[in-house]
Amino acid sequence: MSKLKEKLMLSEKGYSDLKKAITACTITNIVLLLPSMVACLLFWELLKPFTGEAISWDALWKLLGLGVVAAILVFLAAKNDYRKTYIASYKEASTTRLRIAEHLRKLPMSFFNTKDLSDITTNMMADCSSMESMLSSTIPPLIANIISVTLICICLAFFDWRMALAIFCTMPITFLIIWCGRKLQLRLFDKQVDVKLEASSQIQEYLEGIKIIKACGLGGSRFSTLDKALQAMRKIAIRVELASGILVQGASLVLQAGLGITIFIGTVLITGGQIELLPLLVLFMFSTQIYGPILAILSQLTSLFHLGTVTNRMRTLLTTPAMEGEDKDVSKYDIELKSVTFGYNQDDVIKDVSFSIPTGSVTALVGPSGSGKSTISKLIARFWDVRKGQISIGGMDVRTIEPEHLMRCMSFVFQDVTLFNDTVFNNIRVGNMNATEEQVMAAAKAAYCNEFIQRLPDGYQTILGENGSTLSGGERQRISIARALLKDAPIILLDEATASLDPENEVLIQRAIAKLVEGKTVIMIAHRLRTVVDADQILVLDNGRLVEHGTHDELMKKNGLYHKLFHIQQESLGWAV
Ligand SMILES: Nc1ncnc2c1ncn2[C@@H]1O[C@H](COP(=O)(O)OP(=O)(O)OP(=O)(O)O)[C@@H](O)[C@H]1O
Repeated sequence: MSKLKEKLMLSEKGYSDLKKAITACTITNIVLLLPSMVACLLFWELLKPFTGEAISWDALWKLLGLGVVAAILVFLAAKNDYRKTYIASYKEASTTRLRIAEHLRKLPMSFFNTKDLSDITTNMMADCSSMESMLSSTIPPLIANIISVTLICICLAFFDWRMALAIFCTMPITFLIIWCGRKLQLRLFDKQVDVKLEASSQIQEYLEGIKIIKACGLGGSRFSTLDKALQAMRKIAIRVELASGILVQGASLVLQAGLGITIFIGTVLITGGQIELLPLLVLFMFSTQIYGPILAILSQLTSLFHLGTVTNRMRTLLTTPAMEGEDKDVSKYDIELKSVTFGYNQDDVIKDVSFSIPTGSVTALVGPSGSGKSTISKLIARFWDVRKGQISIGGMDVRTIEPEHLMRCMSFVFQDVTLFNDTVFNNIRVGNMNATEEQVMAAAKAAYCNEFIQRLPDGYQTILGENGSTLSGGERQRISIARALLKDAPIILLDEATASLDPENEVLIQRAIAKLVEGKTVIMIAHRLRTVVDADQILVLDNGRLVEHGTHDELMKKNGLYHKLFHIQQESLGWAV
């Protein structure tokens, strides 16, 4: 049983609930035998005239009473069984989904680099649902059926071992058939999981790219790719059903051949005078009922074979090591990079970079596209851990600080702002979940959001829709600045937020940023060099290396890459289309 706990990755509560569910199912199965036993006894009583005995009406009334009691017991047992299996399994699946969500939060970004979003969604939804149905409709009934069939087998053996042998003689062959088909089923099921993943990733891509599909007239070709993925899903689903159908039906045929053997042995025994007619008829009646639970075991076993495929993916996710660190509070905010090297894959994109950023200063990261500016800011925030070298904040290696503690001292303003499908108010409060209404409003005003929020249908209570699709680029960025203002973190990471905005929005955002960075340690990634001329230091990156650093004036005098980039941009400012 504890192996099952490990295999299903159950919580302590889930494991104890599973044991209770198995007990409840077993009780239901045993109680369910009562009506059959009453029916057999009734049958026996009604057949008495054929053996020259008289029917006892007293016994018939008693059996009727027993039947009513059996029906009540069946109802109570089934109710208890439902509560213990279904409700407990829904609770456990929801606990597992939360466990996955909680764990995902702690994983390094490198994990998301290698995993498809639809894969993780499948983990959280489909795999947890499969686990839910294993916990409710497969494992407890399977174990309960095994227990009750064994009990019946023992009772029958006491009653007449020869007939018991006849009833169960085909059972080993049926299990052998299911066991031999296991490999084929597993192979098909693994394939089905891959095909389903491919289809869900195609659907996601189709929906996400719907704008581009319309704009570029890609409807036909994209649709046929999606169509192929869905057709593949249909084909494999039919093959999986066909394989398990053939196996279970084949096994069930063999099993029910036992009925013929039972009748044959019964006839032999009665003609040899070795069994009475009434017990024989009752045994015949019982044997027709015993195959039901055995058939249920067969189909539950085939579902159980898939358990590995379902749980292996969940296990991979839940056992991926989280980023570790101590709950240290950062109290000094100077940043230092010592010989830092890093790569997302095998190739290094940051190569032996060293620099330091004093507390309260403004540092600009500049350089050609792909030179590694964003990567450096993400390494400082410990979205990834460095490959070689060290990054420290306030003298502490960031790898020794628990990521959520580290995040408390940093605010981000990125170009791609993520907004949640929630109210504007709650979207701003993301910056500080303990902020009061007044503080949220004050941050919104300081970030020049108040005016456009008041124009929304329900003001601060307007729901923004998925990823704030109803707001303009400038409005989204001002909300992200309001969040950062509310967080009031001592270190600010800015990915040039005004890169693609109209002049009016740009002025508002520059003013909001000016308020945000007052007295803070600021690292800004700048694409337009005229925005960094006042920075305390400018770090120039090229192909992952730090090639120049200094103030604007110093770098202009050096006549190097910065000087060249600055002049190219100045010239382009004069261009007109
Ligand atoms: N998640 C990722 N996985 C793999 N490679 C990545 C990833 N993010 C960035 N890179 C690669 O790392 C290199 C540096 O990228 P980075 O985004 O840091 O450059 P950047 O200077 O900020 O570029 P830009 O100015 O265009 O935003 C690039 O070659 C890029 O293709």
